Amino acid sequence: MIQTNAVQLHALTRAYGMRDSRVVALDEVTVGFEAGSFTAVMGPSGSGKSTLLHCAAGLDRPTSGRAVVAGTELTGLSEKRLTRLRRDRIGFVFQAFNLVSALSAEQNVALPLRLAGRRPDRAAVRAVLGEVGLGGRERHRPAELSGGQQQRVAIARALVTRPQVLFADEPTGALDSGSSRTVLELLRAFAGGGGPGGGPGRGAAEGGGPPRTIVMVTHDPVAASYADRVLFLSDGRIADSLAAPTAHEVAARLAALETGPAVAR
Ligand SMILES: Nc1ncnc2c1ncn2[C@@H]1O[C@H](COP(=O)(O)OP(=O)(O)OP(=O)(O)O)[C@@H](O)[C@H]1O
Repeated sequence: MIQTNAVQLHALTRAYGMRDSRVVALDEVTVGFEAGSFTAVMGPSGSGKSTLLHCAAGLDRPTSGRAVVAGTELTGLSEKRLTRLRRDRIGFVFQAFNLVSALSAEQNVALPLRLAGRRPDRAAVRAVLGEVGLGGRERHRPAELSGGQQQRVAIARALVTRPQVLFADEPTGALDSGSSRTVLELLRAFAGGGGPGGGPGRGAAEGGGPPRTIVMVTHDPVAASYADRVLFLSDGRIADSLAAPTAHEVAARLAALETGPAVAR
């Protein structure tokens, strides 16, 4: 049902290039992401994962179709309104952390509030850093932190505005397995009604409001197993989905997609 979905894509299509060089990266994808859910998006290289994430998050505009995020239709929004929506309602976590190297952890986390013209509440910023296990590291700069710690700063920065939806693009792609586990557990705790071991209202952004929803692109079946559901893309379309995934099942479905068409399975 549309009203329970934090993100709803309707026949979303994104094509690049013209005529002979035209590539349909996303081909009429219709899918909903339920409020409070944690979904992993997987698929072979070039299947359209990043394109889906970028169009759903308002970082890219679809060629046709519609994306509705946190009750707001993105299609037709001006750049200004899109920027405001991204800033106020959406959080982002990227593989490369994207922290500002000259700023401390605390200053990085406060940045979205400053950009929104709000005066950061120091105690609140420190509380979010504490939630991601970085209490005592507030004054460290990114270069003085490990990769896993930097990604936790990036998660704190994404959560400080209490977004309804968090989009994560390969958040553990640059991390070792131990740091990945910590980051994935944080994400799962953030999602309202997350997967096994997770739970509603336990995340850094605790404090009421609508359930928090995560859409995460990953290549890693272990990372995907932290989600409630895995969507598999192939050639720009949703080819498969798996609820309550295990890493083993995810790897098997992915291998089937990478080796041949769905009918061959
Ligand atoms: N800016 C662009 N111009 C032209 N083609 C593009 C552009 N961005 C993506 N594509 C094409 O769209 C298709 C989907 O790309 P996308 O990056 O969404 O795939 P992906 O599943 O995220 O891949 P990967 O796992 O390798 O990151 C690919 O065929 C890609 O070459």
